[in-house]
Amino acid sequence: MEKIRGFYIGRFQPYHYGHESVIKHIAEEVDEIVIGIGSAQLSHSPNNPFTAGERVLMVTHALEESVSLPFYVIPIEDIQRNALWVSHARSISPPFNEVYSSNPLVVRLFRESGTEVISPEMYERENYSGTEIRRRMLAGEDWQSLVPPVVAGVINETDGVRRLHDVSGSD
Ligand SMILES: Nc1ncnc2c1ncn2[C@@H]1O[C@H](COP(=O)(O)OP(=O)(O)OP(=O)(O)O)[C@@H](O)[C@H]1O
Ligand SMILES: NC(=O)c1ccc[n+]([C@@H]2O[C@H](COP(=O)(O)O)[C@@H](O)[C@H]2O)c1
Repeated sequence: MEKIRGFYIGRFQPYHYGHESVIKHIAEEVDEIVIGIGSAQLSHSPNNPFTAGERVLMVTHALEESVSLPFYVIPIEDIQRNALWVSHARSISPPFNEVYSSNPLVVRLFRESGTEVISPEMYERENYSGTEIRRRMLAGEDWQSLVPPVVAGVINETDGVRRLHDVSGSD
């Protein structure tokens, strides 16, 4: 029988427990998971401090601990033409049948291409968002409790909080 592969795309700047709640939901519905690391070309900026490679490590280590299904982590660069983006993403990803996203543009582009899209519930969005985690990093507040320990490990190994300060022009 054909395997059902679910595709979940995000920037993961950084990966957090909100993402993990979505992944656990996806894992109940599919045979394999494809994670797209979006905006792979971006790093070293206030909204996108981490490189694609660092985000691959965060997601891979986090899923090794939380998911027992096969999964694939694929960096995907942005392109200038939204109308071609679905083909672009499909061209570098393992084949997938279902998409999981709450991003309105992603939802529209995939639905227009005839792909089934599921938008999972938000999990405590006021705390579990990349924006809030980066704010806390800059403010010197607790951010570690919002991400799996292995993700905090990747960020600390690469001195990620210091980098975020540097690229944000703060100290
Ligand atoms: N707390 C959450 N619960 C459920 N889904 C979430 C949560 N936070 C983000 N998502 C979803 O995960 C996907 C990837 O999100 P993304 O990597 O941009 O994280 P983000 O926290 O929204 O980041 P940022 O605040 O930097 O924009 C999107 O579909 C987004 O809606
Ligand atoms: N034209 C494009 O390159 C295009 C279109 C739609 C989504 N995307 C990317 O998909 C990702 C969506 O993730 P978020 O839901 O985290 O915003 C982002 O990295 C976004 O840049 C890119």
